[in-house]
Amino acid sequence: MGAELSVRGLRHVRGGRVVLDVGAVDVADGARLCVLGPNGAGKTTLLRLVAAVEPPRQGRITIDGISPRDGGVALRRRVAYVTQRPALLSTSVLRNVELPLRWRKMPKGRRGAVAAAALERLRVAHLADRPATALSGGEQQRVSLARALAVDPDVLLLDEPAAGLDAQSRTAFLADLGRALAGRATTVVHVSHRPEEAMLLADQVMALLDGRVHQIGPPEVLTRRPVDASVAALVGYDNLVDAYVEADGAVTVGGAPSGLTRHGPAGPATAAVFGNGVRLAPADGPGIPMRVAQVAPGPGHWTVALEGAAPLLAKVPLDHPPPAPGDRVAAAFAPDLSAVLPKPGAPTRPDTPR
Ligand SMILES: Nc1ncnc2c1ncn2[C@@H]1O[C@H](COP(=O)(O)OP(=O)(O)OP(=O)(O)O)[C@@H](O)[C@H]1O
Repeated sequence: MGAELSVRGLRHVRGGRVVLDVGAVDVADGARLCVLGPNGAGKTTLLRLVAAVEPPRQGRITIDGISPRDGGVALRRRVAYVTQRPALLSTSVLRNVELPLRWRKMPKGRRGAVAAAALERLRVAHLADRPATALSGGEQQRVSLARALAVDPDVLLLDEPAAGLDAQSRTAFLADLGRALAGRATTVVHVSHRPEEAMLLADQVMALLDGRVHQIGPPEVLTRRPVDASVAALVGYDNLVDAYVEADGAVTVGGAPSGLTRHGPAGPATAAVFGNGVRLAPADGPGIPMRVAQVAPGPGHWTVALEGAAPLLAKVPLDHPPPAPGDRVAAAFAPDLSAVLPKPGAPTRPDTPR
């Protein structure tokens, strides 16, 4: 079972500063929302308010129409909160997972089996008898998640569940998390600063910056049509370049054609371009004149740093011959891997490049 989550007019102050100002957010029963934001955006604060760890200064949060304050223990027990740093007790791993089941009055005979199955799902069954606080950070994160899933919560709150894991362990952990959630109707709110994590687990992504929601929508919409430069940076665009929309719709960088066009009034804009959307051609071709500053192999691509009207980072597939430092090239942006964004205050409207 899941639950419907609703946030209205939420405003929270910390140290005399507004750290969260969220108008209206609804998470449907069984939906998965990822709150994507940089450090200090207010992600943990939002989870703490939803988990009723602290009450909001202003506004209302409800779970199936009931505020945590009115719903008391019964409502709070429908929510499991996995904090950023695993908060495990210094008893055995198995007892850590069994304890919340005991609080929920699960019969003793069943508790052990349910806890063991949860540990099994997260691939930490072999650690059941070990003291939980003597595990590695990654192991603790798995146990912490197993403990949350064991109670089969209606609402699961995950605060950077893969933080602190190396890239390989993170991928395996996220795959296990995805499998553990598959087939469950649990409503999930997951916070992260990693776009790849957000896009993997969520069916809706909310971009939170400085406590404010900049955009909310399906992962593909945020990735392909970020509403502003800060959302573009958040979802992983490698390049944010000062550009200009000419009267005929051509988007230029430093006066040179970028390969992008845009409907709407002329004026300054930002071109957001993924590294693999920066196409390099011989210097006498159309495009932005650039000089290759540095070339290094990366995962699946050559990372090419370019200097010119604006610094650019290009990702050239590893099976293509890379340019050499010092080479002169013309750079053009692939429309499907770019977005043209209005500058704040500029008379342009958000749109995708043609
Ligand atoms: N106890 C506190 N007193 C004063 N300000 C606080 C306190 N806790 C957090 N803040 C501030 O509230 C803002 C939001 O913090 P929060 O922890 O919610 O951000 P976050 O998005 O989860 O960040 P991170 O990704 O670093 O965990 C930050 O500016 C932070 O400095």
